[in-house]
Amino acid sequence: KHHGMSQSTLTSKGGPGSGKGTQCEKIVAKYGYTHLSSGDLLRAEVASGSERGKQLQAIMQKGELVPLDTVLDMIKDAMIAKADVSKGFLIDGYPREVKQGEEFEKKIGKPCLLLYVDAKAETMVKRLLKRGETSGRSDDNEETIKKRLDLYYKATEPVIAFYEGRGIVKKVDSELAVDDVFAQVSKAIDAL
Ligand SMILES: Cc1cn([C@H]2C[C@H](O)[C@@H](COP(=O)(O)OP(=O)(O)OP(=O)(O)O)O2)c(=O)[nH]c1=O
Ligand SMILES: Nc1nc2c(ncn2[C@@H]2O[C@H](COP(=O)(O)OP(=O)(O)O)[C@@H](O)[C@H]2O)c(=O)[nH]1
Ligand SMILES: [Mg+2]
Repeated sequence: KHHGMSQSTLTSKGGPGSGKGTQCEKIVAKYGYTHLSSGDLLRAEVASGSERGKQLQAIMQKGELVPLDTVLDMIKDAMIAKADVSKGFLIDGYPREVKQGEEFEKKIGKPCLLLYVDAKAETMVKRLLKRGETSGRSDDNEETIKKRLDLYYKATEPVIAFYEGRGIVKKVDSELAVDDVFAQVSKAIDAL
């Protein structure tokens, strides 16, 4: 714990299109946490047109993961910028790999809750293809979705097992309607 922020840090995990972003928005509205979406931070860097943004864009378009230090530094900067005014942080879709989680704990702190937003692969694909009709995201296409799913099962799912050992994982069934998923989410947060 280096910034006094660890006690109130929540994270969400789950495959691409499982509904992390959707649930995080609702958590912010109800509980007032500061939402940090690492994906959004990365996309903002891409949109800035910087040299680094161009490199990130190429990686994300392939469905691969950007170097873990890049993401960690972005999250850390965003947390420091809001540390005084925030009652807590909600970090969306992070960490993506066990090593990234270990680095986060060394530099920032331990999360107190990991929301595991669980949906079937076919559900996620369906949602992402639908989202792709309007999202403008270069990674919401059939080919990249397949790679993201493979990478999710290979690199990201082990992160959940890592935190299960800590007893902070709360799994919610994301096959339901958004509000029914949120009822499960609220229960988990109220129990903190
Ligand atoms: C959080 C994170 C994202 N990324 C990349 C992977 C994705 O291409 C991109 C967008 O991330 P997200 O915005 O988290 O994408 P998402 O909400 O659709 O979730 P998912 O990828 O599970 O669908 O950022 C990393 O490379 N490292 C990270 O630590
Ligand atoms: N039916 C249904 N659709 C959802 C639910 N959550 C998200 N979606 C839709 O699925 C797509 C992906 O959701 P998003 O929150 O972006 O997922 P993320 O990739 O995990 O951040 C969006 O277009 C949502 O509208 C849910 O609980 N039920
Ligand atoms: Mg998202």
